[in-house]
Amino acid sequence: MAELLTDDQIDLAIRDHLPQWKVVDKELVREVKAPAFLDGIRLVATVAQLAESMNHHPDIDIRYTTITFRVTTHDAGGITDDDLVLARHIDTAAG
Ligand SMILES: C[C@H](O)[C@H](O)[C@H]1CNC2=NC(N)=NC(=O)C2=N1
Repeated sequence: MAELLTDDQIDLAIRDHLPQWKVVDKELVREVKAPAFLDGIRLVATVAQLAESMNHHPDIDIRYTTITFRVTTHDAGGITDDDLVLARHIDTAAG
């Protein structure tokens, strides 16, 4: 299982690679505004495939065209490298 990252490690990762993300209660959080509802659903489907291939899954909140991704390692009880990798994949999928 991936090791928990320190707050400094997480802050540096966000600063350098994940500027659209924030940390809330031991989770990486990012909102994506889709152009239309079905664009958001397609994004969710793409991320779902990525998550399944990684066996690392985000929590996803869908509210019309606002998709909120929350990423944390439940097995570790906090943020690990797996979450940083998944967040980067979500950024790529979101464009
Ligand atoms: C059994 C299965 O491998 C585990 O439950 C995986 C599934 N996907 C996961 N996703 C996330 N975000 N955290 C986990 O700890 C996790 N564990």
